Parts: sequence; structure tokens; C-alpha cells
Amino acid sequence: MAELYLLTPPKIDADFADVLARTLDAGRVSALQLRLKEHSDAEIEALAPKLIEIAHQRGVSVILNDNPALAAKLGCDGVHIGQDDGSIRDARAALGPKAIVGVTCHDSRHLAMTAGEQGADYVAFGAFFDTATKSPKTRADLDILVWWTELFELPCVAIGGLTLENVSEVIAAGADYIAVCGGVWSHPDGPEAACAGLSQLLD
Ligand SMILES: Cc1ncc(COP(=O)(O)OP(=O)(O)O)c(N)n1
Ligand SMILES: Cc1nc(C(=O)O)sc1CCOP(=O)(O)O
Ligand SMILES: [Mg+2]
Repeated sequence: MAELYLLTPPKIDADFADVLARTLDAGRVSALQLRLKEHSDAEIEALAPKLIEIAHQRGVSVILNDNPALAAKLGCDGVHIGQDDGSIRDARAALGPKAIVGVTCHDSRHLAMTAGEQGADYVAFGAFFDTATKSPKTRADLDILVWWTELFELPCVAIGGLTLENVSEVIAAGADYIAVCGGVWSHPDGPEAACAGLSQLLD
């Protein structure tokens, strides 16, 4: 069974906390990534506590993007690091043994096996589809999910352009988590409808 891993929009406004609460209440989200790329660390420090409270009240784990030290300071459950965001070892040292450390592996089997050997809690492959959220470094093929899940127990995340229309493809290929940003926040029927719809496709 796949799980829903929701990413925040890169920039949020004062209304976002209420929208987030309603969106989480509409579906079955397992993890929330604070990916606030257009905010400074000082702004993230100010914004995050309310978002973390909302997520934790609903049993949703909170993963901060990019910054293990800030994740530890804020009391996040983990951190997501890219290939240029420092080592798994340093992230683990900052956050402790129980924290979740996820790692971007693009479309690379080699990066994923290395991340697994170095103690990552999940590996993330992408981008599977066109995305307006960022310019992804690579385009990943569904085969990498099939290959990974046949060989390894470590959970894998599919990311990049996932929507209600295409997410079943990555679930069928074996993704343990579907990581979604624009497919929820930019859905024409609103984030609550998107979250509810995605949740129905998870089983
Ligand atoms: C679940 C997940 N997968 C991949 C990424 C991308 O991380 P990164 O390559 O460090 O790029 P930025 O997100 O920092 O732009 C992610 N954030 N989450
Ligand atoms: C943050 C991120 N990382 C990617 C990767 O391929 O590593 S794709 C991506 C964007 C995810 O947002 P959306 O769901 O709107 O496409
Ligand atoms: Mg990063």
C-alpha cells in the first residue's frame, strides 16, 4: 500500500496554516515536507511551529527540506537532503538515530544503493512527469521503481509531476510513497478535493 507524502508550496502566505489543516483533514497524508524554498531560514523558523503543530495533531510526520540543523532545532521528525545538501552522516548526527533521513537519488540506481548503504530511511526517484514546481535534474522511468522494490526493502518515494491522473502508474510500479506538491495545491478543484482523491487511490 502506498502512502501520501505532501510537500508544501515553495512560498506560503498567512492563510496557509488553515488551508493545510483542511487539506490534511480531507485525506490520508503520512508525511508533510516543509519545502519552503522561497522563504529565508528566519522566516521558516517563524512559520514552521504552527505547521508542525497542525501536522502532529493529525499524526502526520514532518520532514524539513535541505537543512538538518534547522530540522533538529524545530523539532521536525526528519530531513530530506539532495545530493548537494550535505551527507547522510551529518544529517543523522544533527537529528539523532530515530529521525527520518530521506535522500534524492534522481534516476540513479547507483545513488540509491549508496544512500541505502549510508543509512538513508528512504530513497527518492524523480522526476516521473513534467512539473512546474522546479526544473528537475533528471527524468526517471517507472522501471527504476520496479527494479528497486524487487531488490530492496528500503522504502522508495516517487516525485515529480504526480497528479490524480498519473499517480496510479507509480503506485503500480511499486512506489511506497507518492510525493506531491502542485498536484494538490494547484488542483483546479482545490487542495482538499485533490488530497481526498489521491487518498482514494492509495490502496
Ligand atoms: C521527497 C523528495 N524527493 C526529492 C526532493 C528534491 O530534493 P533536492 O534534489 O535537494 O531539491 P530541492 O527540493 O531542494 O529543490 C525533495 N525535496 N523531496
Ligand atoms: C521537489 C522536487 N524534486 C524532484 C526531483 O525529481 O527530485 S521533482 C520535485 C517537484 C515536486 O513537485 P510537484 O509535485 O509539483 O511536481
Ligand atoms: Mg535540497
